[in-house]
Amino acid sequence: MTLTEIIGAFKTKLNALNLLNSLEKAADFYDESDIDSEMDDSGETLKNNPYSSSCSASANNAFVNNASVKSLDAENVSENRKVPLIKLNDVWKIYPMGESDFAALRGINLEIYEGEFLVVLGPSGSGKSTIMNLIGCLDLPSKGTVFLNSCDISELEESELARIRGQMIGFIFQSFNLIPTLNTLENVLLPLEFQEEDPHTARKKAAYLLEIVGLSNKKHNLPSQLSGGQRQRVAIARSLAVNPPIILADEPTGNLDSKTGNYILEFLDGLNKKEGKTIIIVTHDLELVKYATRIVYIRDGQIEKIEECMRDKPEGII
Ligand SMILES: Nc1ncnc2c1ncn2[C@@H]1O[C@H](COP(=O)(O)OP(=O)(O)OP(=O)(O)O)[C@@H](O)[C@H]1O
Repeated sequence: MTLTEIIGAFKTKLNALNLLNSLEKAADFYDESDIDSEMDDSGETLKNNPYSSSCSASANNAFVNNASVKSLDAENVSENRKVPLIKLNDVWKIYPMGESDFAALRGINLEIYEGEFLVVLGPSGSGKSTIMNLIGCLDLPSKGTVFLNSCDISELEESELARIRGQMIGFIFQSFNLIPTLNTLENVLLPLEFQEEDPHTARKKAAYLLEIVGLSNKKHNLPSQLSGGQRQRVAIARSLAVNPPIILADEPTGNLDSKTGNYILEFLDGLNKKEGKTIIIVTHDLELVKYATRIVYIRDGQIEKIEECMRDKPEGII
């Protein structure tokens, strides 16, 4: 992803009312031995949630009311179950290869709905990165149509597509894609600055997200001064800063040890179950299917089969 694309993705509008109050609970997923933040057992330091519409100077009033957020989500989810967030309609991706062309995707039909935890599973070369770029509206199909929130993305100007994509999708990559010259806090601040968020509030929000991912004491470190797991946690905090309904992750645990990888997956699972976020993971790793509500098996550029899973539905989905 280029810097321009990252910046485009960050130009988005924040809906503070919808944001992440249950993320405090995600901190519970964290193995105590890994905690880098100054968070105490009671989670006291997480109580100043700057995303909360009811946030005030008083820590006692700082949380969004859990019940009201859940009912809001439930309403949206049941409405949006009728219309896919993302739809791929007979999508082909054909790369020119000298005299002959190579079809990396061949007639993909896929609808992705709000609240799903979708795992796209396939072996090397099956077309996973190609489909991820199309699902994330980072690339256009050679044939067929990709709809984002019912908009045919090929009909949008690049700037308009970047704006809508930025509102809708948070990206997490195997290689983290942090900006190397910015420190941890600045990387998370970036999307908030592009929204022209008040600098004081933006810093509070970035600090809050870093606290949630357990990196309060690494605010001033450059990405090169972080471990792989810590970089991925910064990338997650950054992807959440704009509160997108969809998180799209490409092999998010590929460069991590299994313990850190499990933490990242539990965190994404929490976002899905507690926040109703739509999670899409593209991977070759069979281990990840245990989190899925639906598995899309891809091979040689085609969908081999789609499996519904008997996992608990996200809270709020009826
Ligand atoms: N720019 C390109 N030009 C030509 N062929 C390409 C191009 N990009 C990808 N391909 C081919 O398309 C097919 C699918 O590639 P893709 O990167 O989507 O696979 P993948 O499933 O993500 O693989 P991996 O897990 O190894 O990353 C492969 O055969 C690849 O060689």
